[in-house]
Amino acid sequence: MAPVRVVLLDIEGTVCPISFVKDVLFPYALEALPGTLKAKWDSPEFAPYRAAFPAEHAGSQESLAAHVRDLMSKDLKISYLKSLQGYLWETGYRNGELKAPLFPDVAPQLARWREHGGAKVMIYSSGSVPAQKLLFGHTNGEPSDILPWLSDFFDTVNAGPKQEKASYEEIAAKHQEYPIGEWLFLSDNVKEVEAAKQAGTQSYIVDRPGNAELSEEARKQHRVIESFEEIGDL
Ligand SMILES: CSCCC(=O)C(=O)COP(=O)(O)O
Ligand SMILES: [Mg+2]
Repeated sequence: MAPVRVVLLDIEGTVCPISFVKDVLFPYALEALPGTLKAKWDSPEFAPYRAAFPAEHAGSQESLAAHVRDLMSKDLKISYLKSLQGYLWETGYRNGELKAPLFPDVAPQLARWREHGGAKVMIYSSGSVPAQKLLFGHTNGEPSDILPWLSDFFDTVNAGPKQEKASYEEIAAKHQEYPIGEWLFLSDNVKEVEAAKQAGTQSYIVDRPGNAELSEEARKQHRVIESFEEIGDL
């Protein structure tokens, strides 16, 4: 097995519980939506978020809000929705209402990998890069801000969809100092793990409390870990 020089991490279901996203972040965004649309609709700050939506849904505050609610009820990972969610969460993270509950092994293991200088840690999530930075900048740990521990951030805009092999090739191509076989991608999603492996990375499934049940087939085909401690020093 090649050494691991980059650990590439999924977020939801891997570093924090799915319930934080579904039961805390999503309701926060839906609650903030109407007031934000009212306050920011014509502002230059909001213009890029609004312009990214399909024109048929961006004509009025009501139609945009209805479209957002519809997409979020289906948990669709569409780039323009994920960008807007990040914008809606910003106030909550900054005023302390939102704090990301990382699984207890996550920050200590990231710190260990950093101390040993063994592996860089990077993020690849369907959540937008700004939303990723808010999350890792406002965790429930000590220190709360672990952004300095992370070397790069990828989402569906700068890398592509997570279930496509080409996205992992694209990410690795941005750090050519690390051969793709020396990347380890960790995710709760079997299809993402399969795409990463097809691209040539190492990849394990992370099985956390609250995640979807894994099939016997997935357990046979892939290494499954329940904690980053199982990876040990790199
Ligand atoms: C970092 S934004 C919050 C999580 C989110 O919206 C999301 O879609 C996470 O998806 P992942 O690819 O990390 O499973
Ligand atoms: Mg995930």
